[in-house]
Amino acid sequence: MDKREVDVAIIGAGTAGMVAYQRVRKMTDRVVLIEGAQYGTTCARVGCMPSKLLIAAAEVAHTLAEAGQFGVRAESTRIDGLQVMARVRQQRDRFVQSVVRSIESVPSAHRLVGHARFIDSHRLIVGEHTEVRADRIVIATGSRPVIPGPLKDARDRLVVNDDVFDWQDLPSSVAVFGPGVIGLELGQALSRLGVDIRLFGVSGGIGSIRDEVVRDYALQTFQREFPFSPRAETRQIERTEQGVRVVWLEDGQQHEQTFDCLLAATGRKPNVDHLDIQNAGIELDYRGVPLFDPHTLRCGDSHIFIAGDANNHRPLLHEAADEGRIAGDNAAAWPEVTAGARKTPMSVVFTDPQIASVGQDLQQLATRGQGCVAVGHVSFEDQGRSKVIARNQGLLRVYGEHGSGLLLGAQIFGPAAEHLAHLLAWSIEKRMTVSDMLAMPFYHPVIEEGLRTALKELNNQLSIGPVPGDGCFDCGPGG
Ligand SMILES: Cc1cc2nc3c(=O)[nH]c(=O)nc-3n(C[C@H](O)[C@H](O)[C@H](O)COP(=O)(O)OP(=O)(O)OC[C@H]3O[C@@H](n4cnc5c(N)ncnc54)[C@H](O)[C@@H]3O)c2cc1C
Ligand SMILES: NC(=O)c1ccc[n+]([C@@H]2O[C@H](COP(=O)([O-])OP(=O)(O)OC[C@H]3O[C@@H](n4cnc5c(N)ncnc54)[C@H](O)[C@@H]3O)[C@@H](O)[C@H]2O)c1
Repeated sequence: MDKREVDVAIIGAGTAGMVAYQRVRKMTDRVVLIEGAQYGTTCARVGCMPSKLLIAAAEVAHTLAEAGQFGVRAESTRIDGLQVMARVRQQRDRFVQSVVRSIESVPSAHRLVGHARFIDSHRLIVGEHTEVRADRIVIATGSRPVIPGPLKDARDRLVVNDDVFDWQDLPSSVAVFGPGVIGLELGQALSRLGVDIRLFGVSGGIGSIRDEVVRDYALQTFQREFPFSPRAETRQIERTEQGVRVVWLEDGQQHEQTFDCLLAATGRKPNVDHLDIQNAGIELDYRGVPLFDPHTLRCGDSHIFIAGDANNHRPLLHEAADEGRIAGDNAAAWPEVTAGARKTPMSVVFTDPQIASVGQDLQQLATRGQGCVAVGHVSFEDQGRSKVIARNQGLLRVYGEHGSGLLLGAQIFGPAAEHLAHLLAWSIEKRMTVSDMLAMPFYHPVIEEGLRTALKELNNQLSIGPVPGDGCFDCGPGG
């Protein structure tokens, strides 16, 4: 068994681990970055990038399918599943290669390949070939899909997101379990690419939407587009000669349908269960995830830090990078540990319409804001620019604080939500009041004018702005 002694060991060469490495490297050369599987990151291999590539193809198909309303005839559209998947894989491989190239620029003395697990709070066994003794350790091991037991009855026809992006061709039908972020993005994309899907949920929740008004609107919108059973009671899942037979109860009636395969998109869990984490001498929560401070990423008062999906705090790419930076800085500067700045929470789901959440949600505000909250809203159904481009579905709700007039959060289901979410998050970050935001320039005709309508209503609810009239002369038509 080889032996290594380092100042800092980082477990996991994903986004959080790579950023942590860069930060530690500035302070010490005695660092090792350990990877147990493949270089390339979840984001590039099986996450953000390949999912967006599939969605991009679906958007083109949808645009063509909807072209008739503009008087543009595109009836002879044919979706070539082989080519759709070939582009997804090729572009995905390019993203992976670019990540692998940056990893390969890390000196080989700083890289170690093999699954790491704790022997004690300072020692790791890597791949059964090397024992690493580290003064400080960063856990950045990511997450993996959770598959509820009954779904496993689909046997060889059970797939997760990782498998989808290796498909050679599109299947003809897929039962998508889990109307969370992954299920919605992939389910809608497959449906738009001509795959016969049904999306199954259990609790009526959808995506990351916490605002009930927005959730109900989104649910109805998606249900108009593809079969969606948000509260299905699954009775049986069976591998048959034809594929996977799903029997479920919904609205008191039993239904059944056979699909080519079953996609489990039922949540993800942190990769901390194969680490012998019980040997690390840190306190764990009831799920076995280390307790940690989200500002320092430090586990208790130990020399161990945890960043990215592994801590399950904000399992998103930009958060993994931020957390890698904070954990890396603290592991490098140990025993000096400082709180890193956490940014305004923001998430975007790349469905159509898109879903975005910014800042605090209504439940958090009810607890922390003690009722000092007002809500403004806009429907995109009559919004000028959205109507021009025939994307006039959706709802935006903004939350502000009585007294201070500060913008606190927002939930969006609508066109260009990815862009509106950034404007809103940046405004919250800069502690802008709703009045400050309304003093910003707004072009015409743009979707941001819809945001202005919601902000005006919010200002009025906060008893700051004038009551918005029916017609707004300075807005232009549909503003
Ligand atoms: C389908 C899908 C779509 C997504 N889309 C988006 C999106 O659009 N936008 C967004 O912000 N986020 C998105 N995400 C989430 C985003 O991909 C993750 O939040 C992010 O990649 C997490 O990075 P990480 O560094 O924590 O983990 P990872 O990149 O998974 O890195 C963890 C690494 O640790 C290694 N490892 C694990 N255990 C060990 C061990 N014991 N020893 C050694 N190495 C180990 C793993 O092999 C892996 O390489 C998506 C996720 C999925 C699945
Ligand atoms: N655009 C993005 O930023 C993006 C895209 C994809 C994934 N992600 C990240 O990946 C994480 C994981 O995504 P996810 O969609 O797997 O998890 P999720 O937690 O968002 O959704 C899981 C869904 O599965 C449902 N579910 C659980 N058990 C079920 C069952 N037996 N039958 C039917 N439904 C069931 C849950 O009620 C929930 O709606 C997200 O939280 C997000 O952080 C982000």
